[in-house]
Amino acid sequence: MTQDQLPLLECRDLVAGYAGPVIGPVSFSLWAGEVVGLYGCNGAGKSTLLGAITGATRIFSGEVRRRPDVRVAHHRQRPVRMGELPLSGSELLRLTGAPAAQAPGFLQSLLPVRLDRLSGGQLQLMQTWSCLGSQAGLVLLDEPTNNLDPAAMQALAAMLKRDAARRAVLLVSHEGEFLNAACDRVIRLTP
Ligand SMILES: Nc1ncnc2c1ncn2[C@@H]1O[C@H](COP(=O)(O)OP(=O)(O)OP(=O)(O)O)[C@@H](O)[C@H]1O
Repeated sequence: MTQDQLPLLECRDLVAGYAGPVIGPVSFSLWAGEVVGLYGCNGAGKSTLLGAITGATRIFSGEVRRRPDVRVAHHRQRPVRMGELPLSGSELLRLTGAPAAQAPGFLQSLLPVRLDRLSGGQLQLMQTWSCLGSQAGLVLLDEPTNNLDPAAMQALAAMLKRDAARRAVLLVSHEGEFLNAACDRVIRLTP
């Protein structure tokens, strides 16, 4: 079997958490080209699941298998606000390898601006593009719809479609309508 015939990510009977289990058992696979939503109430364990995929939360049983050649980009729910670091949008994109020239139009005028001077929604979209535009084959987005107005939500949906065939995206959101419209399928997590 070649690498291309394997899923980018497979979670099998995964039970994960902190001092004790918080989620699971959960089983699913992600294939290249897919955008998969992760939906559930506050505290259901969506961020914990993303953490288990990146190794940040503890796995009690079951397994997470990432295809060995696949790089992961993880946009966390509470990303570090780089206030003291005078980094511009272009510099952030250079760091993650996301091409500034291909950044969506609405981000172009914001590229020279320091990240800590962007609005909440502008920063959210810049950071989301820094993941989606990078070479990562597996992109984990924790609530990228936070702070976005309807036009920005549309922009996010367009970003997810761009170059979609080369990667898989696992996207947490409380916006059920957005998930249904923008995702190939939605995994529902219950506490
Ligand atoms: N660092 C931590 N240590 C211990 N328990 C934690 C930690 N982070 C989260 N939890 C607990 O794990 C459970 C799941 O939290 P998690 O953040 O994964 O939920 P979520 O589905 O992402 O919620 P939300 O929609 O509110 O962001 C909660 O009960 C929470 O209190």
